Amino acid sequence: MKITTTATLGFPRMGPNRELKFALEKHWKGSLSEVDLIKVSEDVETMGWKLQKEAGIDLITVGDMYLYDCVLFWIESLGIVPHRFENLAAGTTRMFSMARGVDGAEALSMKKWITSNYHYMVPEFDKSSKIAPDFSSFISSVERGVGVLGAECAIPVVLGPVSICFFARIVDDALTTHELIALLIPVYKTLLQKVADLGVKEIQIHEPAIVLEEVGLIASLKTVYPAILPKGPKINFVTAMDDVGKANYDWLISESNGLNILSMDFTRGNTLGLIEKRGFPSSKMLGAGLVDARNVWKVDPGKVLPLTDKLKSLGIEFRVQPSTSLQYTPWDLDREMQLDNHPAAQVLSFAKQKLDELVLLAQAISGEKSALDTHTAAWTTFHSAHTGSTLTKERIKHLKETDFRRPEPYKQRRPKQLVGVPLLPTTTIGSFPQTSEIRRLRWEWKKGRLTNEAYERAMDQHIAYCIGIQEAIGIDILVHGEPERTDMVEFFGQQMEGILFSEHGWVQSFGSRCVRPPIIWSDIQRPKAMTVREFKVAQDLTSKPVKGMLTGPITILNWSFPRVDVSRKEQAYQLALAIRDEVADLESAGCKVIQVDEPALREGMPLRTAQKEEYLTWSVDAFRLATAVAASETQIHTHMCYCEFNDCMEAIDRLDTDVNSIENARSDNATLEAFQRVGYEKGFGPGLYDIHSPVVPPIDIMYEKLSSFLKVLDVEHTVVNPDCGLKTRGWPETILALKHMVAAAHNVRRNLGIETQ
Ligand code: MET
Ligand SMILES: [Zn+2]
Repeated sequence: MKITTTATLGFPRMGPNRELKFALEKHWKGSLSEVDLIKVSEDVETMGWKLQKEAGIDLITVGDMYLYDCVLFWIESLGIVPHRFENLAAGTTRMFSMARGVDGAEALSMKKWITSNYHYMVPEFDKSSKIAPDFSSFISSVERGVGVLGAECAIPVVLGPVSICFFARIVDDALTTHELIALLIPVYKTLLQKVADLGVKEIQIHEPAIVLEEVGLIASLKTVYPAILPKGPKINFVTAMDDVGKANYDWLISESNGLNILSMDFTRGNTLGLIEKRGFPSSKMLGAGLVDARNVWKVDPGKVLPLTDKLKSLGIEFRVQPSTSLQYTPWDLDREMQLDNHPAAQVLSFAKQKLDELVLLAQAISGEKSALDTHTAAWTTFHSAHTGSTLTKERIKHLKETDFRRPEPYKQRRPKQLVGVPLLPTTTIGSFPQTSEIRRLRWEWKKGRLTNEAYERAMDQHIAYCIGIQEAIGIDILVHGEPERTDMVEFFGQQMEGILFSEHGWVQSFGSRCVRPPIIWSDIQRPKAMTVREFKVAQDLTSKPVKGMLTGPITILNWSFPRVDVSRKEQAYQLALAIRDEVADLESAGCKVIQVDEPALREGMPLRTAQKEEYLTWSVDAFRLATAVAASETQIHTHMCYCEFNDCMEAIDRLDTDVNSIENARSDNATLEAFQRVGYEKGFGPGLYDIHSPVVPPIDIMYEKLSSFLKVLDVEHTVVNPDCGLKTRGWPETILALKHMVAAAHNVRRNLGIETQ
């Protein structure tokens, strides 16, 4: 019997030991040549191919080993270069310059990839931009893949033109989307023909934007696709992260669009519903994204087999795939020896294991009924062995409406807060530079080479240093600097029960940055205070208010691998109770201002309107549950960054924070104006400068920027801060930038007569 075909849509790019990350960072420092960097990336790519081949995957992607980011790679290959980078020669150096910025030229904007914590670079098209393609790097990487895997197995991946258009930021009305499409059509036609000429049997065109509900999307698809498809290879049109919605689905299944395989996500949204209602043509094949590529749990046969039975009963020809690229999962579970005796270990699966699952699933579908028996057994044992926390469940059951509400509304509580702190107070977002010394200390402590006491003493010195620097610069609301935190989610997760950690489970966040998402596996409990000691150390050193720093429940949830046996809402509430207890403990320790960061609130938002509302309701409620315990006198801040705010502003307002510090430095004041339009009347701290760039803006630029904020915002409600935490920066530029920020605030205050000397 023919076994159902298996295919992948991409594999983790950083390598089992983050080889690419370290090579990139060396290259940027100048100690690794471009040739050697590419050698590292090719070695990692070959490792991934080998694993896929050995697991028995039939169709494996090639041409998708991007050094920094997929969209950035295509920006560079298409030669879409904004004016400020015009003088740079095409190639890897220009690509990195656009991603990271160079002196005098700000980096391209960065955005979170559809509903995930991966960030892509935003294509920018201004009046001097054109399309100046050079596909040689892409073509040679496809050739390499074909050489290693063979033309039967190697499937090139191309990022589709419609997504390029819909991701692009068009500056100064340089052209319309329609005109950009018209420019891209001949370029893509040539590109796809070149790929076809390599003799591959299939091409994957990834059009991630198709799951977005954007006006004009279908019209663009209809214009583009008939005009670009080559003769020869089959075309696999790949979407992910949600279902594609009715209208896009109808276009996808139309007989005349030239697409042969439609790859869709069956782990999010309701793809099956669309198929059942609207049919699936016998002329096309379905690429069924059945294995969740965004979570670390094993396939549950009890859930997936009924689905594949349904597809079979509908007479649909399908193949088995992950729901999207496996880049969102860590490389290999087998390396996590420390988890060997953990009850959850038997139901976990990372990228390498998911390859085996694809093959087992294909076998089960093809009639080998017992192929997934060990999976069924593992889930049964796991469920019967773990019961969770009765205490947490009880607390959630007894929540009251008042638990979600501050004692007084903003207007009444605001005057009671931070009395004596000047107008336009200056502050930072929390973290200060994480030097190699800090990382070494944490490492030595983790390895047991440093006692708890010695470690705490060393951390306290760093806290003292941060306080001293902020006092010297004249910042008004201080922070302790977060030296003890590797990562804003991991730090909290490690102190909660119900969350487990991998040792090597890194996934790429952006560029060379990787995160190790916690794995929520059981009910959450906070056995003891998590941040109070460091807060006290800091507050004891200064008479200025020190801001308590917490990560919010939604961000912890969205940046973790969540459980699949209870709802996300339930998990968010459980996390909220843990943070609520921390807010109460900080307050009892004398903390007057507490920031609860929610940078991931927006990215967890589903794409379809009906589900959006539901998500925003419970996520905002979870945040309120975490913070509403604070007295009126305690000022609650939040911080959000690198996301669209436009479509969730009412929800942000409903968070009911006293100050919202948002990233704003890389965009114009459109975000502020939008907040103004919805009548946002609470405290606001728009980022005054971009912390991702090593370039320090001079005082007058910051002055101008702050003054421009005040054209839209009230002085009484405005807070002055950078656009995100400073942990990725070095000390010299941090000090200089903060000095400029404080000077700019003084100048504006003087100008307004708030301050006299
Ligand atoms: C990604 S948001 C970061 C917020 C955190 N408090 C920090 O300063 O690093
Ligand atoms: Zn941030």
